[in-house]
Amino acid sequence: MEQLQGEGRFNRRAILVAEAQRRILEGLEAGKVEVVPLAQARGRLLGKRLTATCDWPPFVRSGLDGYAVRSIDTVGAAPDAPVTLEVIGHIAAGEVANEAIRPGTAMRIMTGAAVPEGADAVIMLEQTQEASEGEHHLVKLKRDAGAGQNATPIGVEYKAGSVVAEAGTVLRSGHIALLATFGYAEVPVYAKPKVAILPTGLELLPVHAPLRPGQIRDSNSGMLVALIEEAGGIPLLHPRLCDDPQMVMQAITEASEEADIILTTGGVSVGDYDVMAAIMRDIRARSGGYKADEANLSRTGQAGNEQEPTQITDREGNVLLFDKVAMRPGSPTSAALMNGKLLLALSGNPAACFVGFELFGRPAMKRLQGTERIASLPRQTTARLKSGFDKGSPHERFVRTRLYVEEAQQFADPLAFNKSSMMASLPESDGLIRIPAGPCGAEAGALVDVIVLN
Ligand SMILES: Nc1nc2c(c(=O)[nH]1)N[C@H]1C(S)=C(S)[C@@H](COP(=O)(O)OP(=O)(O)OC[C@H]3O[C@@H](n4cnc5c(N)ncnc54)[C@H](O)[C@@H]3O)O[C@H]1N2
Ligand code: MOO
Ligand SMILES: [Mg+2]
Repeated sequence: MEQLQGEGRFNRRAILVAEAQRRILEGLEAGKVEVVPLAQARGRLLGKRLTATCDWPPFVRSGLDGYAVRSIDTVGAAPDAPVTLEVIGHIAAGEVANEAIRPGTAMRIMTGAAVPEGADAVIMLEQTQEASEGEHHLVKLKRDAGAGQNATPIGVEYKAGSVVAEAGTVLRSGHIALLATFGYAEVPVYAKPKVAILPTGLELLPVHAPLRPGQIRDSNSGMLVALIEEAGGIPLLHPRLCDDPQMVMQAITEASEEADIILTTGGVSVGDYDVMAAIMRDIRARSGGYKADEANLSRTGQAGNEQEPTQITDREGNVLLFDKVAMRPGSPTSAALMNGKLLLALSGNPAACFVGFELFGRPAMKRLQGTERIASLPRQTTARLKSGFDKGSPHERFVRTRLYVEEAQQFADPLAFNKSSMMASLPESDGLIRIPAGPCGAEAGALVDVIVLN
């Protein structure tokens, strides 16, 4: 096997996580919008602002089963001094009265029915008693009613034309109810991003294969399929690639014809067969390397001792966004734009692959589904560290943790098996504690930022 690493193997400069996220999100625009039946819209991101197609409620609506009355006719009604009105009609939900309430009259009305003209209140059945006088139906009211009582006015919830949901909103069950109400049988939503997964590494066996000496089953691919589906995307899984840069480049090019994002796993570090590192280095070499931005460090002005080289564009228009990030796990994570598509080269180490997806892959998928750039970033909370994490690091560290609440305080309890190469903590992870770069980690009881995982 030809060794891939030559000049420049170690010459990679870490940028801060926030800058790496900025570069990815700056490189992406919201994707295509498609129309789906309302029944399939839950969980999708709305493709355009939708407004109320009428006032809601569209008629004065009875809040309960009772009698529609003129409140003025009920003044003084009490159990020992009932007011008697003539019942001149009966209105079920879905019906409309064919006459108005006149002084001294009432109509029996059901919950959700349109309150007739002339009435301004509804008295519940329990506070009334039926009576009759000859041919006449009467009702005795044992309570008075204030104007507007149990009669919901037209348009209290929505005026026609007012906003029901903005573009980019994640449609929840409540939105489905509103959109049904306003007659949106079909809903414009952002297309699900298609995300190609290209695993690299000759040591990888398919999941069904028996283990062979020195080899392992490909676990990153299945994990990424699950993460992509969870993030609302369509995973396009490619068979395992060998460490040949031409073949991997060809696979990336082919994948980019269909996919919106290409994820590779493995081969991003400094090893002899690290094919993605070689591909990224190629873009860098073709564009004259870092020299161009030597004079232009840290455009972001962020604190931190990492240098912030600007992104690099080669002659084919491929943009190397970064080839190292000041983070652990996953520092060799790299990203480029190829034909306008995001190529995110995730580490092969399972936990680094997971963290890289959460920090960069999921935000990119959100952005493609119409989420604003800032809102596409991972959701953060704060928590008290349950136990100390005393390992310092030159890079910010993302520690897999359980989150729980005790006496109104949220705690983060770091999980065992937190190394980049380890998987045992992944299923239990509720969040990623952000331990700032520094010599001594963080002490028990310290307030820490935590990225919340889905
Ligand atoms: N001399 C150095 N060695 C390493 C460095 C370094 O700076 N200097 N960085 C380390 C760090 S940090 C990381 S993270 C890893 C990155 O590794 P790669 O992205 O190059 O991944 P591979 O070399 O292909 O594999 C690493 C590891 O992960 C396993 N792997 C790969 N793909 C899969 C998969 N699809 N499913 C499950 N497991 C997978 C692979 O077998 C290896 O065990 O590099 C460090 N080294
Ligand atoms: O950056 Mo790596 O994932 O620590 O082993
Ligand atoms: Mg490697």
